[in-house]
Amino acid sequence: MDLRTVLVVGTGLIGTSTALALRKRGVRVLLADRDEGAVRLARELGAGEEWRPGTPQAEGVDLAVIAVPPAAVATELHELQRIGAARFYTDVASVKGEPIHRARQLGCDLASYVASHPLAGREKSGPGAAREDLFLGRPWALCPTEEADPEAKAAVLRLIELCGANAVEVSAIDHDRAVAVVSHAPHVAASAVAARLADATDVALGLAGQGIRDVTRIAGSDPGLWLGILSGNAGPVAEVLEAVANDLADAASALRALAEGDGTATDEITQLLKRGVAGHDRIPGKHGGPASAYAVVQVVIGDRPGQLARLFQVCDEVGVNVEDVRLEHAPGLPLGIAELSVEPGAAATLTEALHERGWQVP
Ligand SMILES: NC(=O)C1=CN([C@@H]2O[C@H](COP(=O)(O)OP(=O)(O)OC[C@H]3O[C@@H](n4cnc5c(N)ncnc54)[C@H](O)[C@@H]3O)[C@@H](O)[C@H]2O)C=CC1
Ligand SMILES: O=C(O)C(=O)Cc1ccc(O)cc1
Repeated sequence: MDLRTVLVVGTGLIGTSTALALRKRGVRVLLADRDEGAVRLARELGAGEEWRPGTPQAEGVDLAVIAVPPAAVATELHELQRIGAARFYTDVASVKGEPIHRARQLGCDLASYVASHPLAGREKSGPGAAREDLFLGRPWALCPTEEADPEAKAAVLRLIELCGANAVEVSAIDHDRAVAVVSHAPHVAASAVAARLADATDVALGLAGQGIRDVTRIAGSDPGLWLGILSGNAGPVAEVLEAVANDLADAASALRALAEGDGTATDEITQLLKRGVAGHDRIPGKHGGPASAYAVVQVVIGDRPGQLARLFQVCDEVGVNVEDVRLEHAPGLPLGIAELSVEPGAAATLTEALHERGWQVP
């Protein structure tokens, strides 16, 4: 199914990122948001042209992508279908059961609508945070109901393909249980850890390293949006959090016992840490392949212009493809560590080439 014209309703982070990805693939994109400033900025970023409903410009829309907060999806879908804004419809909300249920209650046409959800995002909101490559290699769930027209599903699959993401078909109920484990409960856990920092001392904050940044990054997200996401998936998220809370309570009791001289309590803590390693190792790699598929080569880099470019030049010279790159800054020092993920067979070649050229590879 070809997508020639797509309407994006809600030009925030996800709507504008989708629009930018589609524009790059030559799709005509129309933009709408109840906030005029958000549409203007998206348009200035090259995401498309402002939608003018009821004019010839707004005719022939193949797909409308509804990228508004979860609680607004069904009413938006209902209104768009009422005016016949597009041939097919999807949304990108982080929860799926509740919007589909409300759409059914409102009497929306479920044949032309296939709900979806890209599993990619950022802790920032609004069009200014949008990235055209946000969805590259990421999973994008689609949850067709039994009423869904196969052509509507084909349109959403094409959208996912054009955005460079990997389609994963799943029922809405399974989707919501899954994202409770991999996205929603972790978000609350990150907020709980980050909340400890609100009254931490300056000494403690001065000692903050990469670990606390990794664990709390998503806690910087918009609380209003997240209240909507968590409310829309409250039961499954509560279930996961209860299990996490049990583990944390057990770890705290064991540590308390240890502090009071009971050496046997170390077993319980070791068990939790080992279960954590096992869980972490199951997270798939960048393209959804097996976890830890790449070897990581660490390189010390000076905080000077051009260092990364020189490093990539070496990779190019020895024909090693960099699958991922991560930078760690040494607090207070003019250097950092670049972690290059490469095919395991290429790690030794790259390490040797870097050594030969004087790079520090710890
Ligand atoms: N933030 C993230 O990382 C991800 C978010 N999502 C989902 O994408 C959707 C949008 O989230 P973001 O882009 O992050 O939020 P955002 O806050 O950046 O953008 C939302 C936009 O929707 C507009 N809006 C709100 N109600 C509206 C309505 N009734 N009609 C038209 N426009 C309306 C707002 O003015 C705003 O511009 C949400 O459903 C969210 O669950 C999905 C994947 C990742
Ligand atoms: O910031 C990140 O890394 C995220 O994973 C963000 C995110 C937030 C909400 C979603 O529904 C999906 C992804």
